[in-house]
Amino acid sequence: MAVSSYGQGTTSSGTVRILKDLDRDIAGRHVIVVEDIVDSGLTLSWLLRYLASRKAASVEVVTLLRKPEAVKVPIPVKYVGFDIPNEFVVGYGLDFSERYRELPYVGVLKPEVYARR
Ligand SMILES: O=P(O)(O)OC[C@H]1O[C@H](OP(=O)(O)OP(=O)(O)O)[C@H](O)[C@@H]1O
Ligand SMILES: Nc1nc2[nH]cnc2c(=O)[nH]1
Repeated sequence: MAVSSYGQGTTSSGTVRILKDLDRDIAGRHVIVVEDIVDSGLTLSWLLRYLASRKAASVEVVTLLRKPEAVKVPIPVKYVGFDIPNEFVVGYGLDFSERYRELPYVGVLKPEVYARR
């Protein structure tokens, strides 16, 4: 699946949009969600409910990055690569308004960059 709630900003809109839905039936299947980052938890809280409504037998989450200080909805994450401070990060696939995804490292976006927008 592909979902989005950040769009062009650095805070979640709180509304999750499905950009690409599941293309197979997950009823009775064990599902692992592979995330790049868990921030507020709003995306995953929505997604876990969605996958449950599709009758997954079980759902586990693995994420590269997690921000413990940013959590609004606690999510059970089975595997975490790194817990990081509450700053907006880019690179290694993570974008800011479709920029910086290609950076070969994870970096902190300076507040003056998003203040300019
Ligand atoms: O825990 P949360 O606060 O919900 O944030 C985590 C979500 O944010 C990112 O997606 P994003 O909505 O940024 O996707 P996009 O860059 O395609 O808009 C990331 O891939 C997670 O799914
Ligand atoms: N690029 C990026 N996307 C996010 N989505 C939720 N948190 C973040 C973050 O820190 N950086």
